[in-house]
Amino acid sequence: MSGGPRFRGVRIRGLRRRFGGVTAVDDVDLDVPAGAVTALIGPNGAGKTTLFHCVTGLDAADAGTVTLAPQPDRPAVLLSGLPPHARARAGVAWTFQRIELFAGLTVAENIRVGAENRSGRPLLSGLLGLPDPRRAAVRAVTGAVLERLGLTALADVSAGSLPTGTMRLVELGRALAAEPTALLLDEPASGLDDHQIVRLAEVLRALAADGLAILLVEHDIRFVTAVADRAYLMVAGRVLLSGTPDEVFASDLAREIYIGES
Ligand SMILES: Nc1ncnc2c1ncn2[C@@H]1O[C@H](COP(=O)(O)OP(=O)(O)OP(=O)(O)O)[C@@H](O)[C@H]1O
Repeated sequence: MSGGPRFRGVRIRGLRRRFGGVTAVDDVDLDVPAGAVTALIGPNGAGKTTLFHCVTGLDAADAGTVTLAPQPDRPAVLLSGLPPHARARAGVAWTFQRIELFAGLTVAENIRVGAENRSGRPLLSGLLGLPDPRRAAVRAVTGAVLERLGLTALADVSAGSLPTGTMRLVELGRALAAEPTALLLDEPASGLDDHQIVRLAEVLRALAADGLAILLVEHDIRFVTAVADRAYLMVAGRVLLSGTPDEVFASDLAREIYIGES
């Protein structure tokens, strides 16, 4: 039996989440493969953020499964039922719509927090610079992430003093420093100018090319078209269409939803 290459990435099956009478996520199947950027699009209230939170563990699904599987050297992990920190440990990293940086720390220190979280090293001892065998590894990862995102020159700048677009990059850096298998981004292009959007798209394309599984929830049509390999259109809790961004945005349904927005 050949069966082809095994799926790697996040696999969502039969996901459902109800809030009282509202079914925010209604029996959704969705694959977020390694090596690609997957976009989840749809109108306000479609259920995108709820789905996102059911993958991170910040919300609990009523039914269905979320699996992270399989890295060559690691067995598949059933994420459903695990708390967020355990999902992070398993290899999922995410950023939120609202920027949540440590404003009083420098860019490098913020990114280091991500690396410390992953290595399991106590945060405080890390920030105080106490001896730790994992310290060199944390420093190396921090340096590599700064470099990758073009933030090296800003390493010692206070994060709170940065413009929004740069803060979003630092947040991305903090997520990447955990060396995730899957990266989930909730509206990463919001608040960015055109130049920053192009740059972010380039960075995400490069990360996907390196094998990361990327899922983004996004409203910006140009950004989705530039960055995503596949788009899923969600309406009223259900995925109604999927395909390349061009295919999905060209559909009658998407044109109806996004009319006047492009
Ligand atoms: N904690 C909650 N309690 C009750 N209803 C909720 C809760 N969270 C979301 N909902 C409802 O679930 C539905 C989906 O909301 P959700 O925020 O997931 O949509 P969305 O696609 O992310 O929208 P947006 O693009 O505006 O962020 C909406 O009807 C919303 O009112």
